[in-house]
Amino acid sequence: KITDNVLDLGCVFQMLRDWVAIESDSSNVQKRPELHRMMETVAQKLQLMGGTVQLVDIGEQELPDGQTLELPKVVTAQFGNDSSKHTVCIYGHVDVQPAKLEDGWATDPYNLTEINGNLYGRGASDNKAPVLAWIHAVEAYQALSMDLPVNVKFVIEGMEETGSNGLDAMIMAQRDTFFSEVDYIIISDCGWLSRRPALTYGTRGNCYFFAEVEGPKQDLHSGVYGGTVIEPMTDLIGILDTLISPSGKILIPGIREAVAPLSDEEWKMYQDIQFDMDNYKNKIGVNQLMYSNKVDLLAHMWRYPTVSIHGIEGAFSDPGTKTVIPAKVTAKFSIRQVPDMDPAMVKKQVTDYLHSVFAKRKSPNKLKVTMVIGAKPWLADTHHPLYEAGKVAIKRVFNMDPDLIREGGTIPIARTFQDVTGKSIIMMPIGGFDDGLHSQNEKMSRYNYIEGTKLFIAYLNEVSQIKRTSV
Ligand SMILES: CC(C)C[C@H](N)C(=O)NCC(=O)O
Repeated sequence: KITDNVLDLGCVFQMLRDWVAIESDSSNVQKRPELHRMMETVAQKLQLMGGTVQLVDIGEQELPDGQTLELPKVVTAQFGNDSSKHTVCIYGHVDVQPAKLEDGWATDPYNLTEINGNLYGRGASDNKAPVLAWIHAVEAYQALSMDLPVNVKFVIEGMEETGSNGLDAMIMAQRDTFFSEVDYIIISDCGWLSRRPALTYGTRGNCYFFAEVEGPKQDLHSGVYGGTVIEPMTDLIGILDTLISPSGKILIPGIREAVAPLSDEEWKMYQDIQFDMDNYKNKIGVNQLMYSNKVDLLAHMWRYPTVSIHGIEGAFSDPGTKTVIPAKVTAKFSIRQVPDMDPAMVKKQVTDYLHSVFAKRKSPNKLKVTMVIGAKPWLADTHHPLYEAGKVAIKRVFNMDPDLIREGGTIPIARTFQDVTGKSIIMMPIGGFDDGLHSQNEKMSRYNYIEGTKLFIAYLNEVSQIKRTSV
């Protein structure tokens, strides 16, 4: 039985507070110094614990305006080097999505605040607390003067939220060195489906697009010029409206045809999962969903593609009534993709389609379509001993069987880990179903943070029991 006593709870919460206080937003180039500070903080912590730590330089990022910017270094660490033991590699990230109080947060997003057992702050669940929980799991063995049952490696990055730039190349470069003795890769960058713990065996990929429409050389007064110019925003809204129908059908030719059909076994698995649709509706504050039965809803959450429109750069969005015709507007939208879709093919399908739709408008404006992220989906074999070990550890800590679930979001590097290293991966989430990732009031509950840490302690032990032949 793992009790709270094996964890220094004061330190556990203070560390999360310190990490959340660092505004490590990877999508905002102005925040890059904070991101560098975050990576150094992680490295220092692992070094203080006695790990063999490296801050790996992964080069520069090219920005849309052609300038370059140093990428945050990747932290690698190793605890234990006993060839008679398995070696696990824990992957996580410590960059976050943007957050501002004025977006509608009830508390300062970078000041971890506890309310009713929940710890609110940007990155609390995605992915700072889970990374810390793994660190605390190693610390617990150290505090008890117990040898780690497996060798533990860490790969912690700072660009996950924007597509893990530079990490693919680093994994390829270190395939025969850092990764050569790794047996299994563990990722805890996702959440449960309900209050029941879960093991995740699939993620969707993500193709992220910019569609820019450029017209007049500068913004214009809509009273003085309106009615005489063909407005870029009207063109853009027109073409965006052709991506997906109101009932959720993707209208881009070729996309739906590429999706692997849902098997009877999958249908049965989804049918057996306990999932309360009313609770889901309440959680997100809607009274109607796209699908009214559970299997359709889960399937469209996890294993069918979808299009989301995120925003329009250059559009007037402040409070007030500015009467402007924007000269250049750039839509940001993404397509979550699934097996057997291929990002390179999606890029061509979307680009060709938008240009053909735009051509029909006979507009003199210029359209430019670029795909800025092309992350592949990932799928695991739930019969692998890693999953069996996961079920045992969950039973031990939570005294219940886990849900076996997929994830609608994307962990860009999962597929690269699998393809390049050839190692098996498990996703073992500890985030709650209602943590509000990427949204206002993101949180991690005390319960999930602490019991999740206990789960990781137990899981390391279970993995050590896996027979040598299973890779
Ligand atoms: C729930 C996701 C898998 C969490 C992950 N950290 C993430 O946000 N990835 C980027 C994405 O847009 O899905």
